[in-house]
Amino acid sequence: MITPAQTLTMAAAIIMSAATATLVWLSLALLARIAPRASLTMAGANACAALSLTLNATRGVLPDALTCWPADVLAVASFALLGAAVPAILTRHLPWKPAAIAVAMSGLAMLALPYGGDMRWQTRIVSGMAAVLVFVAGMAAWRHLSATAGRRTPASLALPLFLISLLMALRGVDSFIHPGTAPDVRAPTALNLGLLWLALVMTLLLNATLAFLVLMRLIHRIERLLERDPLTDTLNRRAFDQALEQAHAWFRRGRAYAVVMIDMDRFKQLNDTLGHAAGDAALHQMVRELQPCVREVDRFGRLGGEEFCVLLPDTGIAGAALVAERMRALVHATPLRWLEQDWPLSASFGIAEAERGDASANAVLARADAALYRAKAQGRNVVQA
Ligand SMILES: Nc1nc2c(ncn2[C@@H]2O[C@H](COP(=O)(O)OP(=O)(O)OP(=O)(O)O)[C@@H](O)[C@H]2O)c(=O)[nH]1
Repeated sequence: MITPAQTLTMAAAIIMSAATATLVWLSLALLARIAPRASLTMAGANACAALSLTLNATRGVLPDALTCWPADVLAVASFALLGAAVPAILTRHLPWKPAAIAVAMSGLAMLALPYGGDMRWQTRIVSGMAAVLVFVAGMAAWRHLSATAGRRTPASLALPLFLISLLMALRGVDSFIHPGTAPDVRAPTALNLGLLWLALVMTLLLNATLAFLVLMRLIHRIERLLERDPLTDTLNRRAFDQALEQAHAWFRRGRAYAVVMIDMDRFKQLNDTLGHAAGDAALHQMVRELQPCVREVDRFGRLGGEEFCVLLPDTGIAGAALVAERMRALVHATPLRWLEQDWPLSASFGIAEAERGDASANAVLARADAALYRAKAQGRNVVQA
């Protein structure tokens, strides 16, 4: 026998969970400044959920005008904010317009419905909207996670969102199958208690999923910071050496690779004449120009100063020569525009491929370095093998 105290206790547990989640997301946004917009949106989603359920539980105690319609609108707002928070975490774009439209549309639709007695149409609108909003968020997460193919962030992380979308859709369908069940969170029925348990699990699952996505985003950012050169956003020396070692391990299993070593010409002169900031701008410009020459599988790294290296997997010396020549022509074609004056740029290139007998990638790098030295000796702005 289910008692009213049981359902009220369950409702209180959900309200407390959502309220606690609100505080946690607020702290993340305002104190820790972690994914602030997405965290604020999640705080809003939880606050709306907590408020909606509180109003629902006070039906009859407070006037209907203060409980029924606002409670339903807040429920939709909670799912709309959740749906907006997912892309905000993954892509930093907060799609607030669709969320606002969804809330406004359901609010208006429910305003046209009578409140009192049978309120199953309101349930259908809230559940249907929630199912659609969470499904769209799930699809956004699935697509983004599949495209970025993160090792630690598999696309399956979007599954809880699909599950919750399905549950919300089923809740709407259920109102057609069981036409006698009026939606009252305090109703002491087994079905209602079951729904409340489901709502509690849903609250915890959704917050855990979103928190995990935020965590993954942070880890991804830290990993990027650890492996990138801050000025040019190419791989730093350590990360590039790791990539080289891996390429050499593959070479032992039969996969070729080549390297292109790049060194800007007369860079000291540029620095001394136009200043360090101009030197930085030249490095930046060169990398930006050369990026389109490399494939997604290639690795572009900064070895130090004005010296860079590109690792070309599955490429021999002829392929490396083609890439290097294209790069040389590109750098030479565009001067640095600095304080209304043009400064001619060029770079020298040394290329080498992995050969049998190379004990490590360092041997390949040493040959490319020797070739680069010859390119400089030849007068610069040339490719040497
Ligand atoms: N602006 C800027 N300069 C840097 C950076 N790293 C190293 N340098 C400078 O790059 C210059 C490299 O000078 P050199 O090694 O003599 O080479 P170069 O002048 O290009 O001469 P060649 O290579 O023989 O053509 C030095 O003056 C360094 O201080 C950087 O991140 N930014």
